[in-house]
Amino acid sequence: MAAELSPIDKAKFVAARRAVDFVEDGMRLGLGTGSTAAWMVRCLGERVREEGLKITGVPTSSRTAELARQCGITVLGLDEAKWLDLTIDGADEFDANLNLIKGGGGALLQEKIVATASDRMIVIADVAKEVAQLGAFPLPVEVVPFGWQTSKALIEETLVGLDVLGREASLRMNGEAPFVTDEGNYIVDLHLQRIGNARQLALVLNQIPGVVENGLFIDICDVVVIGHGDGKVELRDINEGTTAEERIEFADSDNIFADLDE
Ligand SMILES: O=C(CO)[C@H](O)[C@H](O)COP(=O)(O)O
Repeated sequence: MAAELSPIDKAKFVAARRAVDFVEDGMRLGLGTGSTAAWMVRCLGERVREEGLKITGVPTSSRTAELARQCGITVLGLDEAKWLDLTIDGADEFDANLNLIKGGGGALLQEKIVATASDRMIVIADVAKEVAQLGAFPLPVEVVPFGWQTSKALIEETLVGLDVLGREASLRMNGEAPFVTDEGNYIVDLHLQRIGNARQLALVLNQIPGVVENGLFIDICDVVVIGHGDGKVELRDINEGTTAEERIEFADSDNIFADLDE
C-alpha cells in the first residue's frame, strides 16, 4: 500500500512530477539537492525505467549523486558533461522575479555552478516558498574554513551599509562541529529578515575575502513550478511572462510512493 504523504510533501511531489515532463530524450540535466529535488530524481528514475528515457545527470551534491544512481540515472561530473540543457532544483524562497534564496541544504555552490552552466533552470517548490521580498529564510554564505571568523566579521561589517533588516550571522553547525559542505567549506547563515536589494547584496558578499559563494540566485531561474497540497501546480515562466495552472493525479505514482513504505 502506498504511504500517505503530508500536504507539504504532496505539494513538493506534484511540482517535481510536473517539472520532469520538461525532460526530453538525450538531455544533459543538472540535478538539484533537497527534499523536493529528491522527488524529481525519483520521478526521473521512473521515466528512465518505464519509458527507456536516455538522459545523463550532473548531481549538485553527493546525496543527490547517490540517489540518482539508485534510481538508475547515469551520473556525470560537470567537467565531463560541460554544458547542460536543463537544471531542475528546489529553493528556499522565490520572489515575483524568480530570484531565489538557496542553500538550505548546504549545496549552494555546486547548485549555482550547475544552474549557470545550463541553458535553462526550472525551480520546483511548494507554495509556502513564495515571498513578496526575499530574506525571511536565513541567507547561506559559503566561506573557506581558513579564517572563517574574520570572514564572518567582514560580512557583518559589510551588512551595516546595506538595505537589510537584521544583521545577525551564525556559523551553521552539525551537532558540536561546523557543518562542512561537499567542497570542504563552512556555511555562515545571515538572518536578514528582509533584503531590500538582493542583486547588490549578492555582488557585495562575493567581494569579501574568504567568501566562496552566496545563496542568492539572481536572474538564473527561468521557470518555477509551484506545487499545492491538493495536486494543483502553477507554472510561471519569467521569459515568456506566462502563468498556467494544471492538476496532477496522485494515482499515477504508486510505485514512487511504494519506496516510502520500506
Ligand atoms: O538549496 C537547496 C539545497 O542547498 C534546496 O534546494 C533548498 O534548501 C530546498 O530544499 P527542500 O526542497 O528540501 O525544501
